[in-house]
Amino acid sequence: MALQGLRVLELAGLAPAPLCGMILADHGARVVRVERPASAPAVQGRGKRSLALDLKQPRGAAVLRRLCRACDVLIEPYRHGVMEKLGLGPEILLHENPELIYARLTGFGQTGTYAKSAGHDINYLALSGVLSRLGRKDENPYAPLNLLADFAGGGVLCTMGIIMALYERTRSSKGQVIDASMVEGTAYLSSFLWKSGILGIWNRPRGENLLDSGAPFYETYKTADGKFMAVGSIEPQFYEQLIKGLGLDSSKLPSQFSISDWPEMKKLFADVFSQKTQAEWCRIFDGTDACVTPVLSIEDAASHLHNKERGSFIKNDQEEISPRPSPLLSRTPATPSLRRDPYIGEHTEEILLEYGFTKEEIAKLHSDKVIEISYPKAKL
Ligand SMILES: C[C@H](CCC[C@H](C)C(=O)SCCNC(=O)CCNC(=O)[C@H](O)C(C)(C)COP(=O)(O)OP(=O)(O)OC[C@H]1O[C@@H](n2cnc3c(N)ncnc32)[C@H](O)[C@@H]1OP(=O)(O)O)[C@H]1CC[C@H]2[C@@H]3[C@H](O)C[C@@H]4C[C@H](O)CC[C@]4(C)[C@H]3C[C@H](O)[C@]12C
Repeated sequence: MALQGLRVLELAGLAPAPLCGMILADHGARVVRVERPASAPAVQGRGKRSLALDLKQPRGAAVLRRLCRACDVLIEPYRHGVMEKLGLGPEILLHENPELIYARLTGFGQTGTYAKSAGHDINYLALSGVLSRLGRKDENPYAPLNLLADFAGGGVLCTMGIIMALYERTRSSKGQVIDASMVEGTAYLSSFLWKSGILGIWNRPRGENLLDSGAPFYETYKTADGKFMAVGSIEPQFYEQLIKGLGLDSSKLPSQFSISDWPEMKKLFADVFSQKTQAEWCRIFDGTDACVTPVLSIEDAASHLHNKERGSFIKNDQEEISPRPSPLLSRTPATPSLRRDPYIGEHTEEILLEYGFTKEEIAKLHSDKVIEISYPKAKL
């Protein structure tokens, strides 16, 4: 795999950092998740090993420093200043390992008025300006779960920063600090909002534009069985196929881009879609260029024919279904672990031995509660 053997330490965070670590693990990196002893079980732990280490104890911080001297990437998900307080700031760790990629994944970044403030996805999305464009006409802006800031602008862009720094290191043999701010990451991936002004597709109030639920041909519609169809027939040649599939006569309808007629067109489309089940609409639109697809539930997506044909979802040894890594690399594809996520501290001993700690050192750290060792529950 592309990242085979890369050594990564992921300090336990809430959502963005675990995704970053999982992407690296899926592509072959040896990711160690450093957890607070007796903390809540993590999610997105696929392919990782768990080390339970109390960083608040000086000897715990010393253990992490020693691990960082022998690893390629450190991912830290805490607000600005926490690592410095622990004596684990970039100056120290990069001095001891000049090749270290020190990724700092935060909401507001390492500087600025909010740098030390708590926050969550919705706060970062709001500060980026993007949240102001999300939501239907006459409704409050709404955050699409915690996908845009936490994961897209946070976990994914931080991963991209790590890969770029690793690539640069092949030339310079030097590491560096990555300041991954979710506010900036969200804005950056949404550059289209800023750079598409000349297209005139955002110049109306929220919820009245082409792509923000204003247009009848870029919308979801309820079907007779209470499910939904997604319509994205933007181009005239695709729109014509939508009209045909709906059994309407375009010569008797307003022009597609007659914005003042969009509300009425929406009502007409909603009425037509409500007359058939989702399966019936799929039989009409599947295989056409009408850009009409079923809105699949999280549970149903894995079993949809197209997704099954591509193996887009995988099942682990606990029968848990989750998305397969993407994108697919032709020669060195990711082969994600199908084992369950690790228990907290499940691999503490194994990891410390691997990084050169002696059994006596480990026993002392354990008896002094600097580390926690937990063994998988035996299967009865
Ligand atoms: C599933 C829910 C989360 C959904 C995603 C959510 C929508 C997000 O947006 S996540 C993104 C959050 N933001 C960031 O990641 C940006 C950067 N990080 C931060 O800004 C902050 O970390 C923070 C604001 C997220 C949290 O601030 P906090 O003060 O808690 O922490 P920090 O200031 O960063 O300092 C860390 C301190 O921890 C010490 N530390 C770290 N590692 C160790 C270690 N190994 N050993 C010892 N000590 C360690 C470090 O020294 C710092 O100490 P100091 O503060 O003294 O300096 C989930 C959201 C909420 C969850 C629920 C909640 O937590 C309550 C329950 C808890 C229970 O345990 C489990 C069930 C919960 C219901 C829990 C369930 C889910 O996880 C949540 C709902």
